[in-house]
Amino acid sequence: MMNADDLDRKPKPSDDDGAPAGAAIIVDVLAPLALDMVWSYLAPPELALAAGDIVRIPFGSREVIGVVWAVRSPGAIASDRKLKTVSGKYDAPPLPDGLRTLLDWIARYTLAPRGQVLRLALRHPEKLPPEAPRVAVAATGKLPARLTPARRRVLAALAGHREMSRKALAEAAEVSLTVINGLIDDGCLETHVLLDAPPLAPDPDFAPATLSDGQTAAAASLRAAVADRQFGVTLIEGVTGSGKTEVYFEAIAEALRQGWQALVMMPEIALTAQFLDRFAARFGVRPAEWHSGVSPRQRERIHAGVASGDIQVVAGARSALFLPFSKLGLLIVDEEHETAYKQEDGVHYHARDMAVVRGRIESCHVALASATPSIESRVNAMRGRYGHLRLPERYGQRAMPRLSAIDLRKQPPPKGRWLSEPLIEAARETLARDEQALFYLNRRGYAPLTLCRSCGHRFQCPNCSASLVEHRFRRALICHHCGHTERRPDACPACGEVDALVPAGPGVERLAEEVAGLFPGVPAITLSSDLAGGSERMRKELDAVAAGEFRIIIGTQLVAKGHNFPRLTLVGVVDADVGLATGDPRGAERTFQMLQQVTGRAGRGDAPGRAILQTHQPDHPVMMALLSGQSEQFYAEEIGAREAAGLAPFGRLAAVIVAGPDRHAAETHAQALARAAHAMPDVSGDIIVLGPAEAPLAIVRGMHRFRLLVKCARHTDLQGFLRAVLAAAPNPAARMRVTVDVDPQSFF
Ligand SMILES: Nc1ncnc2c1ncn2[C@@H]1O[C@H](COP(=O)(O)OP(=O)(O)OP(=O)(O)O)[C@@H](O)[C@H]1O
Ligand SMILES: [Zn+2]
Repeated sequence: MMNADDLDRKPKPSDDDGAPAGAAIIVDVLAPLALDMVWSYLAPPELALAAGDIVRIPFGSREVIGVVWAVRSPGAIASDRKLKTVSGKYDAPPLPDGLRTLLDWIARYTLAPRGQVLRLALRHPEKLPPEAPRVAVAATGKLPARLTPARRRVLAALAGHREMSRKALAEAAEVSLTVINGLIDDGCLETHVLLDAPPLAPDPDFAPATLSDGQTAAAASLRAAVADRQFGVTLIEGVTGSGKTEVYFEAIAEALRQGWQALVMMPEIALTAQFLDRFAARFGVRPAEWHSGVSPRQRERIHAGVASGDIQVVAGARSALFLPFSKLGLLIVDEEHETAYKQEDGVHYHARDMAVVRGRIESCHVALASATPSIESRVNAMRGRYGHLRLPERYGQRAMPRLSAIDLRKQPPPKGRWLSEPLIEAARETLARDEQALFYLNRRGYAPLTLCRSCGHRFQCPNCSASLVEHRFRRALICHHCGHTERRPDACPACGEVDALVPAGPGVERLAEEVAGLFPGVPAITLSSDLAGGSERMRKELDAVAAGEFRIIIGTQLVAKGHNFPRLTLVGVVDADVGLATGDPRGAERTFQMLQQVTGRAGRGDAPGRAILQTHQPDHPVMMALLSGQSEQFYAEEIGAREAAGLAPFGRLAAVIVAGPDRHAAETHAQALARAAHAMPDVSGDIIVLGPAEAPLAIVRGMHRFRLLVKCARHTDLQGFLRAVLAAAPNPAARMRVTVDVDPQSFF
């Protein structure tokens, strides 16, 4: 939480009643520090500062970057001579009004300090060295005196081009830059600086798809909503493979025709690869791509292009929501139910919900797409707050996959193995037909637990209350919470017994071993976020899978959703029960969504697909709903249960998490917060404070954690209550952290 230690030595926080009598304009600047307030500075008139400008300000003994949040009544004159002066303005696109409003909104909603929220949107322009000019070369017409084969290739590669960058030419001619430089020295090539051409514009009429009747109707309704240029939200609910993407492409086309920008948000980078190609096939060029893997230089270009309007469509991860769009006319949140949209550290915000907020601020339409909508969006659609477009069938007469279950109680795999006989048989049949099979297991590594056979010792993370996961490829034991890594020893550290350590339970690496034994010689690939080589490599492998290069895919949730693998006809879910027994109130919803998504990868091409769930609880409502295809019933029951329990979206929930290096101190502080909460005059009488309780993940990174839950009705001012409680409670001791998580997704 906010730490107001030595504020006195820093500039004076602004208040709005300041008025005339001096020389310069006063601006209020927000700095990306974990503080809530803006600071007043004098602005030299020659800087001509406007709200949103990015500036340098003296702050304490240093200089920091900041954003002009407000310019005091134009022409207002400084009375306070003690104000410091803005040191300079960056040559970077300003933060537009809509974006600043969004950041203020998020700070109020999440209770995160405004300066911390600002970090989501602020780039540091000063960090990049000036860009080296790229050199283009063109032929002069003069032939070299000595025409080597390499030089001949260069001239041939250049033929038909007015100019090329040196690098591109070297690559095309398969020569080193030295060869090209030699030709320049000899006067056979001339050089000039290659100018950055504006990015090519996507063409709304480049190659429209022929839509099915259902898609046509949905697209028409969405296009009308976009053209309306009013805030509104539509939930596009279509079964896996129904062609939701094609439908929202038409909405993007409409935005483009109107001259507006569109943002498509995706939960994972791995998903964007195929999307970019599909987009290019439809609109002629790729959209700009935004995620953590984009280079700083490219980020700078996208920032500038989005601000100027030169870039019209961006596809990106949740952080793309904070780009300085100048004329945003459409927001799309694909796979809107995904948990990856919730940021769980720093500012705890949900990117889908904040996309809806940005849509309201920008007065534009927001489309949420999913085969398995979140309960929240489903309820909003049912109540008429959101439009609801449904695509109940797959595109092109393709059938939904046939689902069946294997009861692991009756047909367990042999000890130490994870695939039961009927699933192995199904895979054999699939391979015999030259089709692909996917084994899905959402566990990275080799084994989730390592035990000593002799004394029962378990390998625990020294910093977290979690077991170390064995990663055999990396020859290490790794904590999935803090990243702590240690070598797997030969002897048990507790009893000293040698060669007594055994893996317990499966991870994808171990499953891969079993698969290799069962299907020797069949090309198989294991895909999880551990894949060396990062997102580039992941793209290549996913493309290879789509092209049919591998026959068996072993994968975590990374391959479970969004992808189109035309030859994949069998999905085997190795452990369908994983998410059900965790005590997570959203466990049923998550399991339902995940299983629906992963089984939805089967049969998307010409051949029909099937999916097999290995489960110990074939009678569980989630399994029954999946197997019978009765998702309506599942939603009805889950919504009923949420309503009865007063959970979102019927009630509001916030978690307050106290974490500290000392268990007793953390607990004591959590109790003090609970006392402060109980002592509040409870405005609406419906606020319930639960806890504190030790968090299920009691220790993370050496911090002991306690949780409080605050529950109230939908229209109660939950944030106001929380703010009052935090203000009334004693200040947390040094190194203790109090985190507020409004609308928590995770309860660990
Ligand atoms: N109108 C169309 N014309 C041609 N192909 C189409 C059309 N609609 C959908 N398809 C094809 O059908 C497949 C599924 O479409 P898409 O990926 O858009 O489905 P989706 O609803 O997003 O599925 P999921 O929820 O599983 O991601 C894709 O290969 C897509 O190219
Ligand atoms: Zn750990």
